[in-house]
Amino acid sequence: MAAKSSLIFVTGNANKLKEVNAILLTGGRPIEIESRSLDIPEIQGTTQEVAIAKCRQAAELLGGPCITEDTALCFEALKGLPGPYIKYFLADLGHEGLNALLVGFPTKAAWALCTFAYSAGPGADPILFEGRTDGSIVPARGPGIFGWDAVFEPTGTGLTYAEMPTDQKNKLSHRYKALEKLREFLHSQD
Ligand SMILES: O=c1nc[nH]c2c1ncn2[C@H]1C[C@H](O)[C@@H](COP(=O)(O)OP(=O)(O)OP(=O)(O)O)O1
Ligand SMILES: [Mg+2]
Repeated sequence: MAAKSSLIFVTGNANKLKEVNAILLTGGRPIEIESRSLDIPEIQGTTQEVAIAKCRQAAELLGGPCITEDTALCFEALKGLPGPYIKYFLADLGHEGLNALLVGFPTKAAWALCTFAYSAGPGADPILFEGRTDGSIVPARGPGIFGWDAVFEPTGTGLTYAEMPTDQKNKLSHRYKALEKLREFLHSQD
């Protein structure tokens, strides 16, 4: 029997962790992870640069292999911004403010981008796994439990992430798509 990997997911976000567990524990070959909440400063840069720097630091702090995840919400009218800075935009502007940013622009199109990074340990170059779900920014609908879920409506669903049952979001989300790639990679390492 293959040794059970105790891969550590470094995140301070309990909602992310819940979704990651739900997604990785389903499917033919479930993957178990442990979590660790570490306060890792996030640099400025592209989503890829932010993701790589964060994972590198996490691996140094842990002294071993780990995964980290960065989520960006990108507005087409704003050429991809707020992108990796969505956390600060959401905290200061709220759902209404995110909608207000797009007043006067012809398109409310947006995409959610999830970037998992895997590091084999301190000093190793992190490997990235990206997932993207397209949609649009709408006035908030549904419970305001997780971040910007209430203002993001994936294309063709008629529902915001917040209005969807968990398992519907977890089958089409940016996070799901990135995790499918990470899952494949981890199994190839077995
Ligand atoms: O599926 C999602 N649905 C709605 N909102 C979401 C989602 N996923 C992340 N979010 C929010 C959390 C944070 O406001 C920002 C990403 O920032 P991000 O740095 O990646 O997350 P974080 O700092 O909360 O946790 P971590 O410790 O893993 O960096 O978007
Ligand atoms: Mg963060």
